Amino acid sequence: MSLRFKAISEATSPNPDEKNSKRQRIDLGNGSEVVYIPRFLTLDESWKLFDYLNKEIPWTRPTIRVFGRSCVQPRDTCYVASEGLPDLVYSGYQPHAYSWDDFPPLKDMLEAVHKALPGSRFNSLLLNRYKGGNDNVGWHADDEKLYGSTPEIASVSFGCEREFLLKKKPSKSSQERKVDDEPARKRLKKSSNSDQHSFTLKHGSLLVMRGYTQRDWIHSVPKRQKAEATRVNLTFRLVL
Ligand SMILES: O=C(O)CCC(=O)C(=O)O
Ligand SMILES: [Fe+2]
Repeated sequence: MSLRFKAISEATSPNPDEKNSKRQRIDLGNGSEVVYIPRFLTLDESWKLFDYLNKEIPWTRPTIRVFGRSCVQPRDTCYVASEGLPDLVYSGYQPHAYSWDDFPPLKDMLEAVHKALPGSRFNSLLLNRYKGGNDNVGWHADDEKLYGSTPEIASVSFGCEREFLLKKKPSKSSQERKVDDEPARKRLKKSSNSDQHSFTLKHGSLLVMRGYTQRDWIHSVPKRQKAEATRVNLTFRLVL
């Protein structure tokens, strides 16, 4: 299967104003930022990719360990990585690393993402499939040591739109404040809107997390009963 991408390129777009007009850059403060490009891929290429990924990827639903308890991960997963990299282990689970050569359309996607984000470099890809509104990913940061201290993570979404939430980690000082006797409701009021962000990740969109986002923020894709259709998400990462 061969797929050609007309993905947006900051560097080479003949009409950067028009093509990038919907590119949003959100400064999260303290060296963290998110970039969201709602129409990174055309609808047509996005549906072709969705069908390919849904059918051809060897999806598995592993048992993982969360807070010391074993549970079935609430979404399907697969992992692709360049040869010779250290193994990825998360939540006590070590996914098998497939080769990029096994999935030529994913190589094309990697190229399109590199082109859209000049200066970026990715050599691994974690794939997730959410088969309905019960499938989700809980609050976490992708802060595994093998990604280094300021990982850039590029996330491409296909199929059912789902909400992606970002929430600031409580700082040391605010954790200390919890011991005082101030009512919880009052404390909640104090936290400003800029400590939380929400994106509806569209079919064919690209979202990038950069800088200290994994150190200072957590993210999730919560359950949504009404989201019945399947969603596939690709997160490109650089293993150092
Ligand atoms: O599905 C998504 O949009 C996010 C997935 C994610 O956070 C992860 O794989 O670490
Ligand atoms: Fe993540």
